[in-house]
Amino acid sequence: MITTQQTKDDSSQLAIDYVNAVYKTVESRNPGEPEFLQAVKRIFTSLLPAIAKHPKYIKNGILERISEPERLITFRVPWVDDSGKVQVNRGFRVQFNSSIGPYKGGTRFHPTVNTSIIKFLGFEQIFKNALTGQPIGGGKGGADFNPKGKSTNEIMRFTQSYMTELSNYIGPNIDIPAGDIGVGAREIGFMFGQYKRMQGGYEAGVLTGKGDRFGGSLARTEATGYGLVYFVNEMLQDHGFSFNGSRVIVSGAGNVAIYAMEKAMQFGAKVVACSDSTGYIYDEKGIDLDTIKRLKLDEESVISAYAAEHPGALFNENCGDIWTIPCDIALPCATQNEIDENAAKLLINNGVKAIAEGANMPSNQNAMDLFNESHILFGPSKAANAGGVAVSALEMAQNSMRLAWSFEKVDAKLHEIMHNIYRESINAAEAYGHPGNLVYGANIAGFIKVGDAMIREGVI
Ligand SMILES: NC(=O)C1=CN([C@@H]2O[C@H](COP(=O)(O)OP(=O)(O)OC[C@H]3O[C@@H](n4cnc5c(N)ncnc54)[C@H](O)[C@@H]3O)[C@@H](O)[C@H]2O)C=CC1
Ligand SMILES: O=C(O)CCC(=O)C(=O)O
Repeated sequence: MITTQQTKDDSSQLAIDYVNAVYKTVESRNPGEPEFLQAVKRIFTSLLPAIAKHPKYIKNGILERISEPERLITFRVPWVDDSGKVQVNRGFRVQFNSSIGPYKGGTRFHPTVNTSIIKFLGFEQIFKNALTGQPIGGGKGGADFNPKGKSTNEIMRFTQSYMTELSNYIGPNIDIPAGDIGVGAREIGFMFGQYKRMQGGYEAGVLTGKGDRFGGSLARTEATGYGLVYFVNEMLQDHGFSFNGSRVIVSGAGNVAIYAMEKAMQFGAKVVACSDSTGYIYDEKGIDLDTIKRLKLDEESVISAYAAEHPGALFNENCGDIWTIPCDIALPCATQNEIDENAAKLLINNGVKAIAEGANMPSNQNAMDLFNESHILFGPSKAANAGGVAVSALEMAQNSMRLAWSFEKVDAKLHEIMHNIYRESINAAEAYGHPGNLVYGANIAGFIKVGDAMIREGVI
């Protein structure tokens, strides 16, 4: 049951009844999908003020439609491992909402991938993409394939098989996948090559995150992490704080985490800890990012190797304990639900000032409630990590024009987009009765763009 602490007038009671009824249907229609239901509940709850103010969303069945994917594709991905044995994985693509543009969203290769994970990510992507101000709808895909320990040839064969089936459903004006956990420039390159081979020609606009030699945008690799720090900088400046001289903790050591650390350091912060799925490292002198980049980007090594090279740095094999370390700013950049109630309490008790989500939905609901009650500055993922998809849309624009912009030009546009997302979210939070609450603000600002487009496009 979705509840609100606001005083209830007739329109807010109508909104509560509507949201509860739709949520009940979503729950019964999607059993065994906890992450998807978590994302829907969170977004529906924060949309109550907008639904109360604009009953058109009730009449037009917007919540019923927006929570049901336009299309969900699952498929067999057979491939041959290095020993000659045939392996089979399950591939997914959810084409969630195309009301403001073609489906757009990343691809995750991880053993935990299932329908619930893909749908939660695709659902979030609808609102995130709308917030960027660019014409992109929401989608997401992936497979329950574990890239860890696989050879490059195995990864290529798996990725080619994945694209062989996926190619039936995507295209530069239909659905444009990109990377996510376990899918970086190498995997996007293999996908791109296989798509080209199957379509009989070069089609730059079908994927983003490509190498810069074949249609990729400069600064896409850095975009999610840099964008996160640009967003946090806006939050901090609004409240008289800054990165300069602050202590920062970043979970993860992948694409998002590495470039979040890089930009935070450029802004004068000291990053004292980061992690991977095997544990975390704590270096009171400040993390040496060159070592992390070499270990994670070049050598595919585990994070404990950092401590072996840096006397004075500590390694702890429980990655979740990273939040025990006192910090001013926490940037969870690993995976969903990595901050629970206990981690949130530790962060608050240790004096954290700001938390912003580089990963998708890394804080669970109890953690978010605690941050809210404690008035900690909180940047929710769909606003704070939108820089990656925003630069993907800039890559699509460059591909359409057959142009390649400089790093500085793309980075400046990213900076401006993150500023706009922050302002739009803050303004919506204020306008809908939750001043300063970026969860309400981001969800409402994204929803209104998509909901209004859905109304204008008719009942489809
Ligand atoms: N790559 C992108 O452009 C975007 C990624 N995201 C989100 O950011 C998060 C990270 O994605 P990427 O950096 O792209 O993936 P990645 O595969 O490059 O890196 C993920 C990192 O997290 C670590 N990790 C996984 N589970 C962990 C755990 N429980 N505790 C600590 N570390 C753990 C892995 O070892 C790895 O270092 C995901 O939630 C993803 O959905 C969001 C927006 C865009
Ligand atoms: O660049 C993209 O299309 C996808 C980025 C992504 O997967 C995300 O924002 O979570």
